[in-house]
Amino acid sequence: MLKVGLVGWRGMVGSVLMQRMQEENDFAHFEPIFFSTSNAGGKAPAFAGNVAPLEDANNIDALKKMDVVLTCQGGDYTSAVFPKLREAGWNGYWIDAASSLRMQDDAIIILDPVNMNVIKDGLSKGIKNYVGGNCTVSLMLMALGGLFQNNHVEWITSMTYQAASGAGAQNMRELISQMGSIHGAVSDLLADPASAILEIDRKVAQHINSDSYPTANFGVPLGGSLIPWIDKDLGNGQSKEEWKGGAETNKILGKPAMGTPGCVPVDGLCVRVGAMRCHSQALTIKLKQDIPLNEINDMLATANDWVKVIPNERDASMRDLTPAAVTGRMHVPVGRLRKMAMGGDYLSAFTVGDQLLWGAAEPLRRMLRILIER
Ligand SMILES: NC(=O)C1=CN([C@@H]2O[C@H](COP(=O)(O)OP(=O)(O)OC[C@H]3O[C@@H](n4cnc5c(N)ncnc54)[C@H](OP(=O)(O)O)[C@@H]3O)[C@@H](O)[C@H]2O)C=CC1
Ligand SMILES: N[C@@H](CC(=O)OP(=O)(O)O)C(=O)O
Repeated sequence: MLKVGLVGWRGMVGSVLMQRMQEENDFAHFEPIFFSTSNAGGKAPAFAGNVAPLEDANNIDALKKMDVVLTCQGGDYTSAVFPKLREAGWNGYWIDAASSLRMQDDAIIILDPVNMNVIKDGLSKGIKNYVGGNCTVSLMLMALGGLFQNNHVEWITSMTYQAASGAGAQNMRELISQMGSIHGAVSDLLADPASAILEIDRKVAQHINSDSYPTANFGVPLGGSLIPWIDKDLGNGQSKEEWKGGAETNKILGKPAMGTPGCVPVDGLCVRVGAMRCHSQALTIKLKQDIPLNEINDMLATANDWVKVIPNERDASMRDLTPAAVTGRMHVPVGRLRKMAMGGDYLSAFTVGDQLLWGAAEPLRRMLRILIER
């Protein structure tokens, strides 16, 4: 059995991964060794069976004994430990949720329902580093896999509505605190059916912009507002989250790099909204040719086992195509499919996905199974 070192298993992404591994009985197929950056020698979690105490996640000698290291600990950990481990001669497989290694030549971005061919090619070439993609990119590709498989996409713009979870656990808590504090600021007026809505609105606006509104993590209000910037400022008008759309999509699909001949241009605007853990995106897709909508629906629906085409109707869209409906679920709905006013080769789409499942934990879990089943 492969010896698998698990790092970052108690964080938010790691906890979702552990939950999925239990649901899929993964622990029966490898020997888990749990690591910690803060509690070496402590008790390992009980769910994986009778396991040894926690190992020190910064101990290169302990990590070197692993066939596979799977980490959800974050980019700082990867940057600090991964080079040392490789320099120490370790030749095992490194599976990672963090973005640090994604664009390196010796790393594959993993999303097997979309790029199993790229993963298999990497394995046969002896590549040892397998990194989960950016959540928004992975969810877009899970939804639109059918159009890419059939090589119908000329370019895409994506306008995103990204959940608080993408910023981390503390940010999710802050969003809830913000919502609660808005309610608290006007609860007396809300309780009075005769109160004036403009008075409520004035008080809410004042509260959101006051020092008593909790913004320590986001820096600005999210509840009752939105944040039209995610990740670093690249200095050219684009955010790093927006850059990932083009860079990672092309790498995942095994296409030429974004900006070079043969790539599929992907660009757009990334926005944080007050959803908890589902990212949504509105897409404009330029097709290479005018394809009938029923053919597009079939192509999308049959591309993988998780995509679900939602009829472009009011009730179905409002019921099935929302963060509230999709949270904690494995399926990735795509809907609002229609040809746009610009012409038959312009397609609109809207998709929603749980960014902690397909957006983070699931591709890692499945990569481990691919290694186990080789
Ligand atoms: N959040 C997201 O949407 C996505 C995140 N990622 C990547 O995954 C990395 C980890 O993200 P995320 O899971 O959100 O990070 P967390 O902050 O939830 O967890 C990271 C680590 O923090 C330590 N920790 C300290 N205090 C606590 C606590 N109270 N509860 C749980 N863990 C604690 C744990 O390490 P220890 O046990 O060693 O103390 C844990 O493994 C990110 O840095 C990013 O690179 C990737 C895709 C999406
Ligand atoms: N940046 C994403 C979450 C994330 O962790 O992305 P990445 O894995 O590319 O750093 C978001 O804020 O929604």
